[in-house]
Amino acid sequence: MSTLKIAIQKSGRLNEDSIQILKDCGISINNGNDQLKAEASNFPLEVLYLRNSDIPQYLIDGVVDLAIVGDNLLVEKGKHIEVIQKLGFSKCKVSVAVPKTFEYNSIQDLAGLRIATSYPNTVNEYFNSFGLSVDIHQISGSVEIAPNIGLADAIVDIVSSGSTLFKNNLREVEVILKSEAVLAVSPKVSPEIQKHIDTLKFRIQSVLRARNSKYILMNVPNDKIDEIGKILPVLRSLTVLPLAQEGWSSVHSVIDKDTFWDVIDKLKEAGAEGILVCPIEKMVL
Ligand SMILES: Nc1ncnc2c1ncn2[C@@H]1O[C@H](COP(=O)(O)OP(=O)(O)OP(=O)(O)O)[C@@H](O)[C@H]1O
Ligand SMILES: O=P(O)(O)OC[C@H]1O[C@H](OP(=O)(O)OP(=O)(O)O)[C@H](O)[C@@H]1O
Ligand SMILES: [Mg+2]
Repeated sequence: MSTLKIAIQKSGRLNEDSIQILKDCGISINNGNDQLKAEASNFPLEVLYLRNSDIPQYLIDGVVDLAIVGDNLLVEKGKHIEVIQKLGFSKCKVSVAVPKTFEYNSIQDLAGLRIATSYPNTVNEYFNSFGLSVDIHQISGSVEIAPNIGLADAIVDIVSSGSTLFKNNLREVEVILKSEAVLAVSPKVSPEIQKHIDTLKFRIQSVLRARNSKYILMNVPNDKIDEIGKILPVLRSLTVLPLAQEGWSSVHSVIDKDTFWDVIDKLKEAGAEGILVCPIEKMVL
């Protein structure tokens, strides 16, 4: 039987969340990440632990069928690789930053200057889109130090909280792109492998849906059920079960995890009592 080969980052920002999402899909991986290759015991899956920056080329070559990779790396090195699912973790930006003392008004101010970055193609393409050229200094890490040591006038690098920029007396002046971890597929997969990919993608989507949702249940006077129903966004229709106490029901639904506090206030105002909000393990549609 064919085995699906998936690449995940060996160590770094994506590693733990990548392993976690496979676990949440019910996949048990033998050997953890102590080895560079490991097999799943209950899914036709082989996990290859690789450098994030090498993953786009492995996908292009068909050495792996699937990968969890930072979307920014695909922009840099894998333009034509298909993304089949955004995964919602490792969210960051790729931004232009300059020293705080730099009098920056527009991108034109950087024309012809030295830009330090680990993402030369992204930088080139960005400046070209404004009809500008810059002098790119490619370095593989600690990019934020470059202006302080006289290596560059500005940088293009990953920004998340902004604290690395702040510590190095830099400020973000342009956001080139926004990125997160994605599930990306090789252009060379066979139909048999594609079936495994579809199965895994279905599981991942059920996990992500559950992560983004909460199960909510509450006691509601029967004459308020319609009003409560209008507040709750539902999958199909509300689940309503009679309570032992005459005139009351237990109402169940699923709500978005980011908006549940707003919804709860409205539910209380509308007469709901004893509201319980619970995590959801999986959500299969
Ligand atoms: N501070 C951050 N916050 C959120 N996401 C980040 C952050 N830094 C990097 N990322 C995302 O995680 C990916 C991996 O970053 P990380 O620093 O772990 O590895 P790397 O140095 O880019 O790659 P390699 O595995 O090749 O050494 C990046 O491509 C980006 O998508
Ligand atoms: O805006 P912040 O929250 O400060 O995050 C941004 C920093 O995070 C990443 O580096 P990382 O810590 O992964 O170190 P690395 O350079 O060794 O990859 C990135 O290269 C930035 O330097
Ligand atoms: Mg990094």
